Amino acid sequence: MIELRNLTRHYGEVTAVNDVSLTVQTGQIAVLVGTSGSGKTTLLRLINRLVQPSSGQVLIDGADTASLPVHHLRRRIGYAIQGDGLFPHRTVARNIATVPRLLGWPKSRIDARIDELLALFQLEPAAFRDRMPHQLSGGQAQRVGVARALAAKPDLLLMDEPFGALDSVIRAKAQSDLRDIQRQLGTTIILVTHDIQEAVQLGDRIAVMDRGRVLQYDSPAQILTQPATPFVRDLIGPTERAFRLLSLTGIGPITMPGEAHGTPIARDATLRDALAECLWSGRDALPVQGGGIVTLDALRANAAQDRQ
Ligand SMILES: Nc1ncnc2c1ncn2[C@@H]1O[C@H](COP(=O)(O)OP(=O)(O)OP(=O)(O)O)[C@@H](O)[C@H]1O
Repeated sequence: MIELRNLTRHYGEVTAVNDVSLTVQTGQIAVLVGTSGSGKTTLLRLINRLVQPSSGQVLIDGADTASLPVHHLRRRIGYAIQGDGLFPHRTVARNIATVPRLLGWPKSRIDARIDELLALFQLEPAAFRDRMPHQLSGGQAQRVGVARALAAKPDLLLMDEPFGALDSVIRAKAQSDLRDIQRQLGTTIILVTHDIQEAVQLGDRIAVMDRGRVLQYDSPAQILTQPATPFVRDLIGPTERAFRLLSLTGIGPITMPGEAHGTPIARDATLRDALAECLWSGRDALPVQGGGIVTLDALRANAAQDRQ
C-alpha cells in the first residue's frame, strides 16, 4: 500500500504540489489526470524522490521512504516515461537487465527474467534480445521500456505518459496489455496521462489534479457520475461522459434470453461496444456469441440507472 501524506513541493513562488494526501492499495492502478502544469509529473517524482518534498511523507507498506537510501528506493520502484527512455547503445536485453545487474542478480537469473518479460510483452525473445533500440518500432520500444521498469519485480511502477507517443491503435493494444500484465503480476501502478479515456479504462482510482491540488480521488464511475467540482466535470467532458460510463461495464448483466439477427457481438464486449454496433448496423437487438441478446432498450435503461 502506498500512502501520500500532505505532500507539498514548492519551486520558488510556484506550489507545484499542494498538500496532497491519497492512498493506493496494493495491486491497484491509480491514474493522475489534470491540465498541463497541474503537478502530475512532480507528484510522481516525489514518490521515487527524483524530486524532494518541501514537506509531507511517502509511505510504502507503512515505511516512510525518507528513511530509505535513495538508490534502494529507486530499485524497488520502477519508472517508465514517455518515449521509452531506453539506453540507445545497449541491446534490448542489456536495457532490461539494468536494475537486476545493479542488484547483483546472477547471470542465469537475469537471462531467464529477460526472456520471461519479452515473452510476456509478446516480443519473441530470440528475435528481440539482441536488437538495438533503433531497430524497434515505437510500440515495441515502449513495451521494452515498461519491461525494463518491471525487471526487478518492483513493488510499485510509476508511469509518466507511457503511451503518449503511440498512435491510437497501438495505444489501445498497449493499454490492454498493461492491464493484463498488471493483473498477472499484481503490480501497484501510478500512471500519469492527459487522456481521460485512458484514465477511465485503466484506473481503479483516478486523481484529478488542478494547480497542485487533488480535487477528487475516486473510482472512474464516481468521477463520471459525481464530479466533485465544475472543473472535474469539464475535464471529463460532459458530452463524452455517457459513453465513457458505458465503456466501464461489460454486456453480461444486460444479456437476456432471445433471438436476434446479424453478426453476434463478443461476450466480453462493453456496453459502449454494443451501443456502437446497434447504431452502426441499425439494429435494435444484437445476438451475443454463445447465446442470448442485448437490446437497445436494455442499454438505455442501464445508462439511466447508472446516472442515478
Ligand atoms: N524543476 C522545476 N523548476 C521550477 N518549476 C517547476 C519545475 N518542475 C515543475 N515546475 C513547475 O511546477 C508546476 C507543475 O509542473 P508538472 O510538470 O508537475 O506539471 P504536469 O501536470 O506534469 O504538466 P504536463 O502535463 O504539462 O507535463 C508547473 O507550474 C511547472 O512550471
